Amino acid sequence: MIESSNRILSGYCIEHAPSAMYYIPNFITGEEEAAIMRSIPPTRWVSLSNRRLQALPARLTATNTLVASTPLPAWLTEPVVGRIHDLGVFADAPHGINHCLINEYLPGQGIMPHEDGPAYHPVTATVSLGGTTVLSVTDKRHGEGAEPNGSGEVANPEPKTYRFIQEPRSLLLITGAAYRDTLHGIADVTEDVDLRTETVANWKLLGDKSAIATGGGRSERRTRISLTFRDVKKVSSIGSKIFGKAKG
Ligand SMILES: O=C(O)CCC(=O)C(=O)O
Ligand SMILES: [Fe+2]
Repeated sequence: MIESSNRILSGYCIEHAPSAMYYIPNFITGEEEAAIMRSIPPTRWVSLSNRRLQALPARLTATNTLVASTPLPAWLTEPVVGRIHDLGVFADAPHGINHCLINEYLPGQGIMPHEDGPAYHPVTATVSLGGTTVLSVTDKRHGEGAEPNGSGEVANPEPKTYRFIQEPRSLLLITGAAYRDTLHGIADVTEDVDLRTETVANWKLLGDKSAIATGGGRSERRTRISLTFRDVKKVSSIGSKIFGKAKG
């Protein structure tokens, strides 16, 4: 990460969260949000039981390889991917952002706790569109070596779960140890409750906490689309050769 970018990013570092996570509210404008939502191909969705998703430019193969005949589409690269690269978080990544998973959640839908895993360089950049949600992050190493320490206390007690509000148009970055050592998920509820400075890790960084605060710490779920940008480590150019567009 180059130093000037580091300085920009440090203002958005989420304190009291696994190291290192960043939250930037209003990372894109309302017009940019609307343009992206209009550009998402309506025919590429794959429906799962609790959400629908699509992968661009392609789904990974069984060996976690990206085989694609085209790069990410222009409506994602301009302005979003370029703006994320400008932050410097992908400076150490082998290719830079080459993949985007698009998830759509209706009110009451979520995603089970999981890790994004070793197929990707350990940085996930999530841009949220439409509705507000709450991401839960838990240290997955909990329980390892959880033995009484002699005084009857458990050395590695109950894992702490951190909650992060993701507002529409925001960017959330999960990097380093936070990427490798935690599980993240979204509860399948129609409303998030008890949202306040003590229970939300990124409360101070929110763009608009007034609506939640005046609403008694509640946030109703609306349809939300997330764009998760990553660098897939294994890339094959076979796709471009098959389609006759080999560029090496
Ligand atoms: O929708 C989100 O913010 C999280 C999505 C996610 O965890 C994933 O795509 O791996
Ligand atoms: Fe994930």
